[in-house]
Formats: sequence, C-alpha cells, structure tokens
Amino acid sequence: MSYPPSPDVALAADGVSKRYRRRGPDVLDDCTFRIPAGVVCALVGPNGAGKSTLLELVAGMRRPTSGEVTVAGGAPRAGHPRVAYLAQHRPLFPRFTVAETLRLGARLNGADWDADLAERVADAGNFHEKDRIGDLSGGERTRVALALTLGKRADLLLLDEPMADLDVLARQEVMGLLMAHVADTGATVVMSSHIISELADACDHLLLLDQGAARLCGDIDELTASHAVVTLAGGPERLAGHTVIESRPAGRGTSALIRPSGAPLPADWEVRTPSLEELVLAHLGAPATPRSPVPPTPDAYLKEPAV
Ligand SMILES: Nc1ncnc2c1ncn2[C@@H]1O[C@H](COP(=O)(O)OP(=O)(O)OP(=O)(O)O)[C@@H](O)[C@H]1O
Repeated sequence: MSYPPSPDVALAADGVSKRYRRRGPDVLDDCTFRIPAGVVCALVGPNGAGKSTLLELVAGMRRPTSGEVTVAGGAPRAGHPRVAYLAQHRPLFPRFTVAETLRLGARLNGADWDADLAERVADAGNFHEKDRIGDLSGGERTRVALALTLGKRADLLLLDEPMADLDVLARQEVMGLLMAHVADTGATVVMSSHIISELADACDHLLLLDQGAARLCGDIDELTASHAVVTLAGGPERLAGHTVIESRPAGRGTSALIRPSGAPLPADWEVRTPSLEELVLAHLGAPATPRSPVPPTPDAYLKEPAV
C-alpha cells in the first residue's frame, strides 16, 4: 500500500523493513504510518524497538531493505536542506571549539541559519565558546548539537532523545526554546524519548513503535479519547464486546484499559480517560497481533491486540 503524496503529510512510511545483516532480524518490519505536517510527534517504544533506525532512514543516513519512506513528498536524502537531524550519538568534530562549530553551521546553512537561536541554545553558562567540543560534558555536547539542529530552521526536525543527557533545568529551558521555535516556524517535529511524562506536555501526536512496527499512530487527544480506563465489579468476562488492551484484577473486581465498542458502558463501571503514559504502557504490555496495513481513519490507526 502507498499513501498518495500530500502537502499535509510531512513524513510517511509504507511497508518499511530494515535488516542490518542478510540473515539478521528485521529491525523494522513492515512499518507503515504517516505524520501530518505541523505536529510535534512523540516517537516512543522499548529499547531496540527501532526508533533510531527509523530516524536514520528518514534522515537519509540509511536505506530501507524494502518499502518506502517519503519526506516532504520526496525520497529522503542526507543533508536535505529542509530536514534537520539530531543523531543519538551527537556526531560533532571533537577538535573544533564551540564557536567554530556554530560558524560551520552558519556556513553550511547560509541565509537559513538562525544565529540568534543557535547561540541561545548553546549558551549554557558552564562552557565557553573557545572550549573544544571534545572537552565538553555529554549534556554540553548535546546543547551544541541541538543548537546546530535548531539553527538550521528546517521544516522537519528529527530529534533522537534530545533531552537524554540534560539536567532537569536544562531540559525545561531547551524544551521551552524548542516549543517557541516550533510555534514561530510551524516546523514538524519527531522526537524520541523514554520519558513519556515529558513528551505529554510538548507533543500532540504519537508514534508508538514496538518490535519494528508502528503499533499506534495518531493525534494524542483522539487516541486517549478513543480508549477508557474502567474499573468494575466482577471478572474480565464483563468486558466482552469491547477491545481489551490490558486488564488486571483489582480487589474483587477488574481494572482494564479498553477501546469501548461504542455502546453505552454499564452505569456501575468507573470510567475515565487514560493518560498518554497509561495508553503507551497498556499497548506495550499487550500481545502483538497480525498487522493491518490500512489505517481505518486518515490520521490514526491501531494495531489491536487479541481480546
Ligand atoms: N548498525 C547496526 N548494525 C546491526 N544492528 C543494529 C545496528 N544499529 C541498530 N541495530 C539493532 O537494531 C535494533 C534496533 O536498534 P535501534 O537503535 O533502532 O532501537 P531504539 O528503539 O532506538 O533503541 P533505544 O531505545 O535503546 O535507543 C537493535 O536490536 C540494535 O541492536
């Protein structure tokens, strides 16, 4: 299946698989999704789910073994002028100073370079512009790499664990700069992280990868609203007719995260909307099922576990 090109879609994957070794496993396995332009998308999944691999394919650093990735209506390519990529390992020249690194960013990006923003992101107060990259701490290197990424003023920002080695205050500050930049430019962001509570405040879209496949993709408000956390007296047989993502005993009753069938829920059930974290954890706890390549709605699709 392939999506028709659309200016409203920033990024699409159609049946993308990636295998690093000929006889090795499919790290990405028939991965299909699309991300609308202008969203801030949380890319989440367990260790080894394929998040960095997916971002590398989108950034044009690697090619899929099969399937197709589409970025801004075309094929991905390294150095795409409208795409900025913050790699997980923050590749920078260790012998360059901070100032030389930012000057290189300015030279490579010409008129598009936002020197003011790059300097604000890099300006941690703890290091000097004459310091060499190789002498900086991990968090300081991340700041410089983020400065290069944001300074590019790209339409699509691919950020692989951008906050991973920043301290709590730096995370807040950098996230604030990122959000202001997005509000200012309307850029699309795809940002991987393991700290879902941090993403919940910043992101309006979710792509949940599990075992190399897109398990859940869509607008976060729509996804949470289409699920419910229910607590009820009695056993899980009372959930029949609904799609049960996860259920567990709770006292003498049952607590579950479900996708309601649409029929009114019994009046004696306690019902609430799940948080993003509850939604993600429940789907990751649920057994995987064969995938449907076709999303049931334009913006969201679910790969439902067996009831
Ligand atoms: N260059 C490579 N050669 C061989 N296997 C690789 C390579 N890069 C990644 N892998 C494998 O691909 C799988 C997915 O790795 P990837 O880094 O994409 O996952 P991830 O979701 O980003 O994980 P994490 O959350 O731990 O960063 C892992 O099993 C990893 O060992």
